Amino acid sequence: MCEAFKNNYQLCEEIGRGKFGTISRCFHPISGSFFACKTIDKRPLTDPTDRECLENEPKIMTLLSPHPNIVKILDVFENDDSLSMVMELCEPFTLYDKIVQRTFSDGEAASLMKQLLEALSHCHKLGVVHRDVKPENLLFDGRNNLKVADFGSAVWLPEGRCIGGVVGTPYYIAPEVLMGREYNEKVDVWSAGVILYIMLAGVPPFYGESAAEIFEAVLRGNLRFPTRIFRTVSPEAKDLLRKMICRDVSKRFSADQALRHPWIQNGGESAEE
Ligand SMILES: Nc1ncnc2c1ncn2[C@@H]1O[C@H](COP(=O)(O)OP(=O)(O)OP(=O)(O)O)[C@@H](O)[C@H]1O
Repeated sequence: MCEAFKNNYQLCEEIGRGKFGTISRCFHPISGSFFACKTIDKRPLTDPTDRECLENEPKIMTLLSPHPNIVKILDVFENDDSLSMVMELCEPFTLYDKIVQRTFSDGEAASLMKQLLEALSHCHKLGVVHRDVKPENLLFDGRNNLKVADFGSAVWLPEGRCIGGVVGTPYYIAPEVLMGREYNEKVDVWSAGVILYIMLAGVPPFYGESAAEIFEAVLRGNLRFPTRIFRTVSPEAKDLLRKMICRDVSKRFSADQALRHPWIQNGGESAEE
């Protein structure tokens, strides 16, 4: 941990752990406020791609801050051994904790999806692709506002450019990523569509017992709305799902198009209601 960090903050208890980082609560005596601090030990990271992601995360978060639906970064401290990012402190649960408990009404799902799409639209306008949009990376502040976190896999793509490389999490990964093709920011819209499906149905659209089976299901890409599960879901919600979880990237909605969809605009209410 850098001396400069210790001069400004007091490290408190651990609140989360990821592949590379440890997230702790920290106290800033000057402001009397608590923040979250993600600390990454750089020493075991010998792979150049891992190193690059590590360097990118604070840069990308700084580029995106401030946005009401993206975790704000406030300070970065770095030395040869470690990197520490001080961020706004979110609640101790993620969207994952909520979706394993229950399904969401159209209204609740539309409100959360709108916030996620606002964040993605902001990222995509600035050329940032998150590449790991999943419920575990969606946090909440004390007012229940959704906050996109973990830009550890994000990349900056100049306008109109594509990128390669398999990055993402099985249930949420877009088929073009799995096929090893070049891809663009629309991979985030696919993942957001999968999240919307799970919020409404309580089950993922592409299921398998192992990562390999999930990948096969994603590649087959048969989007189904079983009547038993989707009985209570509006046709407008299904229409948006088809446009977000669309295999043809050129036809798949952008985050902005999804934001303009009537289901999002009407807060999950059907037009005739
Ligand atoms: N700003 C924050 N406020 C509160 N909790 C947080 C914050 N950031 C992260 N966490 C907690 O720490 C966990 C891990 O954070 P994060 O996903 O950023 O770490 P990571 O090392 O990048 O993980 P991954 O293995 O997914 O790449 C989150 O799921 C969350 O529970």
